[in-house]
Amino acid sequence: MWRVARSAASTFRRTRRLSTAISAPCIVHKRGADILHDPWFNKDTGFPMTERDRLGLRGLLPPRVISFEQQYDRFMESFRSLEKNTEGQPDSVVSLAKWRILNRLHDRNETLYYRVLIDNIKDFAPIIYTPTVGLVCQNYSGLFRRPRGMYFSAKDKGEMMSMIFNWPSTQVDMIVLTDGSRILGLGDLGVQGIGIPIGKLDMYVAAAGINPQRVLPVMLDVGTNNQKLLEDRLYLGLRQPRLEGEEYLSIVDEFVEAVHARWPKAVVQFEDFQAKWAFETLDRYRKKFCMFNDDIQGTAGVALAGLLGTVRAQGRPLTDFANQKIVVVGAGSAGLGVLKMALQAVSRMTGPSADPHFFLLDKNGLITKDRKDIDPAALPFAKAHHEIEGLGLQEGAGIAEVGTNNCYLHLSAFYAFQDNKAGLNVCQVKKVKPHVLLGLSGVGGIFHEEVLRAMKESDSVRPAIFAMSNPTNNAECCPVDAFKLAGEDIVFASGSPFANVDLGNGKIGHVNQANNMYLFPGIGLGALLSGARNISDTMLEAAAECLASYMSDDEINRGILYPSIDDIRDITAEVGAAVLRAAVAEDLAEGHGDVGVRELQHMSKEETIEHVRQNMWYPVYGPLVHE
Ligand SMILES: NC(=O)c1ccc[n+]([C@@H]2O[C@H](COP(=O)([O-])OP(=O)(O)OC[C@H]3O[C@@H](n4cnc5c(N)ncnc54)[C@H](O)[C@@H]3O)[C@@H](O)[C@H]2O)c1
Ligand SMILES: O=C(O)C[C@H](O)C(=O)O
Ligand SMILES: [Mg+2]
Repeated sequence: MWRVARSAASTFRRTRRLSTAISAPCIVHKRGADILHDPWFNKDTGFPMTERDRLGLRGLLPPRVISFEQQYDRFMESFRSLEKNTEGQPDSVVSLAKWRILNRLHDRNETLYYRVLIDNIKDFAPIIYTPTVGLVCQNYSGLFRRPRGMYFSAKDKGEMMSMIFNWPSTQVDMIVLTDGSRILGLGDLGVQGIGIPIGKLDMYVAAAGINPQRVLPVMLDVGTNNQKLLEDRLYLGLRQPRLEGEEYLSIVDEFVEAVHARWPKAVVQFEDFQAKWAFETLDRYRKKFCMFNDDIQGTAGVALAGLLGTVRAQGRPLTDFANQKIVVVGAGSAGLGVLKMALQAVSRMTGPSADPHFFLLDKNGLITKDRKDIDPAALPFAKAHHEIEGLGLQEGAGIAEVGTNNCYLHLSAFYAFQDNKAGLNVCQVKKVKPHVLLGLSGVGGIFHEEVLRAMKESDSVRPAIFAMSNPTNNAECCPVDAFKLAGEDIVFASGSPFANVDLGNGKIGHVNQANNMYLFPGIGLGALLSGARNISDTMLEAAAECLASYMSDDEINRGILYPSIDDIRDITAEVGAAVLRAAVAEDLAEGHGDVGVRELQHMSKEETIEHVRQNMWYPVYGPLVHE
């Protein structure tokens, strides 16, 4: 059952100082310049003289040995001067310049890269992850300098089993896989979508402490339907329309088989697949091996944790979640995933005959039982006549009634709002008076002035607005407009990071980042350390419950639904432990490394959290030993 209790205070947070962390020796199979050119082992000027002698490096580096701390400071100085030098330039130019300097470090020296990332996660996550990663994907073919991860294309059919052995690392624990067909809210970006698995795995290293030598970003290039890319002479992917049907599935099947032939216990995260393949592949593989779809399942847990927070923010017991009126705009992989998990939560609270007050809209408006060719996954949330006639609502309500976007004039460059075809019926918000308005539509600015004003009439004392679409320009609204138009008492969350809003009178409107980054690293880590055969709904519920109960009442009252990203390692350790314990309880765990399932079974909750923390990799220069 859902509980509200602050977990044990973090002792982990920022306690490991540069000088105190010790690392085990690392076996290296190369010598000399080959080591300097390998970012896994390279320490740049940080190699001590004894190591330079041992590894054939003497003379290949300037004579002075620079400490890790000095290298760290030097990088941060360059980063800060880049920030200063790019002041006043367009956001996209500044963001890409920051991404480039970090990417160069990533390509050269991973230990230093991950240290600066972990220690500055709040500043750097928006560069290596959402939203800048979206811009990087859009420009990937032009930005490309060195490959990262593996590329399996439709032309590799029949070859994947041998290709997988081209990957240089002997052990892989975490794989993030995309086919590039729905990159954030940016659509089909083909092979350029590889930026997403790279960014997600950077978060795995930073948040979950997965060893970077054991992660593998993967692009399945089955073509693209993006005409602009097909015509771009620099485009690096296959120049062909996307494979469909059985042809498509046979490529995914072959990849999955190849991966498991080499690394049978690797956890595979499916990311940014268009909805039809997201659902189909989840259904096809989830009982067969340890995988999950982050957009469907990770997002659901993060949203549910936030929604439960909004119930607490209203001063109501959690069981009141069953009475919340929630309007979800966007019926794709994310929106449907959220509603499915929310329905499961209501059912646990009120029993199997649960009758939640959910309203679901897609690009054709409100989804009702009258919808022709209704997506079977949307059916459980489609409204019946009798449920909406009293409200004066009907099938498809909203399509032609999108309001003006005049309120965005001052932000017109900010939004890619499409105002004339489909959208949210203001009347619906007025008639339903929802407690929560949650956007996962990918349509920037769709929560326009009238919609936000209508939220003032919400039946909730703390109306909640979740503009969860990414990247920034695709957010359904921005927090400044939300607090201004819907009122100061709202609770606000966005998928991409925004600054808090100064409401005047010394008050701050808190901006939460409702992003699946709060869960996927813990889900993957918990699954890995338990050695789970697969990832069950119960394990995912445990993850969501852990995140929901992490926040104190005081934070919730201040509208703070999620931890600070500075605490991401701490929350990930707790989520990982919750997932691990759920796997053990459900008899899905097989153990990991030399820790067997019996040992896991005997661990208390606190011991499990400590076990998870102890298994997190932390970037320090360990001695390299040549073999
Ligand atoms: N914050 C997070 O953690 C998180 C997680 C997953 C997805 N997302 C974001 O959510 C968005 C959607 O992702 P998805 O995987 O569900 O995409 P999707 O393509 O599967 O679904 C998009 C849905 O939005 C609907 N839609 C489009 N235009 C609309 C309009 N004008 N009015 C109402 N509905 C409209 C579509 O009909 C579809 O049902 C993306 O921007 C993605 O980046 C955010
Ligand atoms: O990548 C993100 O920031 C969240 C989510 O997975 C998305 O697809 O938008
Ligand atoms: Mg995603």
